[in-house]
Amino acid sequence: MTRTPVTVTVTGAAGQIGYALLFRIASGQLLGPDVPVRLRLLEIPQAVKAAEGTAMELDDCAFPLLSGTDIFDDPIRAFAGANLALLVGARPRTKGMERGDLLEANGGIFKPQGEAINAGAADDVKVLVVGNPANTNALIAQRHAPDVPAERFTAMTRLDHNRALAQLATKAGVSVADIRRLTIWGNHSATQYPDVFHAEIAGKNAAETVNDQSWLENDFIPTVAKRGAAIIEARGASSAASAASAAVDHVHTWVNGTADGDWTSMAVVSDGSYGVPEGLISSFPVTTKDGAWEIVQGLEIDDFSRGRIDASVAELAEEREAVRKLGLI
Ligand SMILES: NC(=O)c1ccc[n+]([C@@H]2O[C@H](COP(=O)([O-])OP(=O)(O)OC[C@H]3O[C@@H](n4cnc5c(N)ncnc54)[C@H](O)[C@@H]3O)[C@@H](O)[C@H]2O)c1
Ligand SMILES: O=C(O)C[C@H](O)C(=O)O
Repeated sequence: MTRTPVTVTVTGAAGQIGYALLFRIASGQLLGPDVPVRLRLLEIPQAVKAAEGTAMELDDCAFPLLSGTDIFDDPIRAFAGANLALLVGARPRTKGMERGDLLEANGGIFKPQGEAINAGAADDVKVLVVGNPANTNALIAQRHAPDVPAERFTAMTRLDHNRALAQLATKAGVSVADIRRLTIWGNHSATQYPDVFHAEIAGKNAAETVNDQSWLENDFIPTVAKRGAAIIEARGASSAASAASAAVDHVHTWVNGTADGDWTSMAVVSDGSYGVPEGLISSFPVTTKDGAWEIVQGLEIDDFSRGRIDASVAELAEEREAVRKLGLI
């Protein structure tokens, strides 16, 4: 292997998502079968031993692409030289908790991590925030990394996107591979808006193909938006393998590009597109190419979609105000 390994820092490495994610990164599914990786894992001191156990298992897999694993309890050291930073570690929502409850607990984690990324990550660092409330945690980290271009901070709505693909495919009796141009708008929360009006099934408009407005409003949208809570209810713990899979998809698409004629959903810093206030980290339809993303422009937004996008964006604005009041940004 002659190529220089890509340094991937993963926080919350001893957690459930970490356990599902690290093996996929090390096996080459994140960046491709010819890209060696070096892992830098960040955990809180009490969980370092568990992370060491996971690192032992990574060794035992003998992954040809894994050039080493280091474990830290100090963000400055963990993010040194990071080309990719996957911010997973946070306190997960438990039964009955809303994301708003998590703002204060998790805000304190993302400020020092943003500062550490600013201090020592590689010049090309790309950041994905998975830990909830993901959009606002990404905003906090981004605001504490003034030397890193704001567009390098993203939050994960790919799990919502994948959930929407699966629900729509089942309803239409098609494969997920037949669906393109689906969009998740707004916050990774129950206010998110999964939009099928611009989506296509086998090249035809998805909403027209399904032709069932009642299903869209009363089944599809709430099922996708509340899927995280449904998983918690069923499993007694928040989604882990599907979240790890979506994180792999998010980074893989960001680095390797979207397919021609398709787009994906990523929460990225708003430039004011579609009336989303500048600076909020909101989910949009995005295309990616050469490691950069662009918000898809020019989509017509009808009143039905407008109301739902606005509601989710309003929640993001409230979260921003809340963390501002807490002095986190
Ligand atoms: N965006 C999404 O689609 C999505 C989906 C599923 C879960 N999540 C979120 O991902 C996060 C992780 O979920 P999980 O199931 O792996 O939780 P978990 O509790 O199993 O693991 C979290 C890990 O983070 C560690 N951690 C806590 N504070 C840390 C810090 N300051 N630095 C480094 N590590 C730290 C903990 O020690 C723990 O090992 C949660 O916030 C969860 O809500 C997001
Ligand atoms: O909903 C949650 O709190 C967990 C996670 O964000 C999910 O969407 O599964």
